Amino acid sequence: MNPVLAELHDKARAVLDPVHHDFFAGGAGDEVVLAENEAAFRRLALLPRVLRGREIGEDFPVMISPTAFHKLAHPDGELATARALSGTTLVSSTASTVPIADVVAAATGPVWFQLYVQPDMAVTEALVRRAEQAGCRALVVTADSPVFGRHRRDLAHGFHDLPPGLAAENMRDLVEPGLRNIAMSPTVSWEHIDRLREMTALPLWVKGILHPQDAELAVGHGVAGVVVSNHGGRQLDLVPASLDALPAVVDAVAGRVPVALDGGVRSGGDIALALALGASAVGIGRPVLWGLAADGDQGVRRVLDVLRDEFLHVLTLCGGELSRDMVVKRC
Ligand SMILES: Cc1cc2nc3c(=O)[nH]c(=O)nc-3n(C[C@H](O)[C@H](O)[C@H](O)COP(=O)(O)O)c2cc1C
Ligand SMILES: CC(C)CC(=O)C(=O)O
Repeated sequence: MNPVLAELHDKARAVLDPVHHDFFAGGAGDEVVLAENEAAFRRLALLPRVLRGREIGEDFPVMISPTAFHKLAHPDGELATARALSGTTLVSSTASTVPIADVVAAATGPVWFQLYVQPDMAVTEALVRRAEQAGCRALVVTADSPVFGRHRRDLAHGFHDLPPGLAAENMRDLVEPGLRNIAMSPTVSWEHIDRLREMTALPLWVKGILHPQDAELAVGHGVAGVVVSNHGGRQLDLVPASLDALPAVVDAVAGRVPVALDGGVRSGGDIALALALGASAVGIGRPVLWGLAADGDQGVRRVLDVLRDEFLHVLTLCGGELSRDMVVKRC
């Protein structure tokens, strides 16, 4: 892990209410997948190419993954995260504690809207219109959550509601006045993806793909991209690390749409490994929350800056290009 990220996590742990720290840090079940997401990177090594004789560009293929309830981390919540982007894309959660229009207005980079499809499609449509009107550039439908994950840390703390004064603001006054809970439903299907495609001209990504056949289905249903993700180990605690699931999805998609990855990315080297295995970009979840809790927008900026600097350094050391033949297992 990049030491700056470790330092920001230490600072966040010191300032956060322990219940909120554990909400952010925790995973589902025994937290096997939570640990595996990071461990998978340590099992791989990069074989750099040398003497390639070229300068590298400044492209930084990183997005901020959608995470809920930023006001639990910092009073400015998602506004602080949005201010820190300087060109990086923020995927803003349905469960944002700031309305999406305000997030976009504060943003210094593109904002995409993460959508939990609501079984009442009138409510889903109202969310989509809200995201469109706010100026979001894409929708990211989270597909790995037919039901809420069971997080033992939250159950042990009895944490199931936001404190008074905080709410999932995007869920306010949809269809009818008042605040709705976010529903998760196993009835959500590819048919909903088709309906969303008819409903909006925004590019539609699907997040939470692990099985190559689902990647194939996603392409068949006309998505603009897929995100290989296990929700940071917060849903099914039986799945592979995101990184280990990536190559088969990349093969199934075969270049037809971009394949992003999130889960366990904690250094510039991790970004390079994911790209070498075929990811077009990576998403960062918890480290952004640690930066936000530690130091608001400055902390988030620091996370992005150290990852950018480290990634470009690793890329230069690798000869400026990354490909699957450069990845080997550590013995
Ligand atoms: C506290 C927390 C809240 C999250 N909330 C959402 C969410 O609202 N929507 C979603 O699609 N994913 C959510 N995720 C999953 C992240 O988008 C992402 O997949 C994951 O955090 C990536 O792993 P990382 O934290 O190891 O970088 C959440 C993750 C965390 C840690
Ligand atoms: C509101 C929650 C369901 C957000 C989430 O996806 C998570 O905590 O992992």
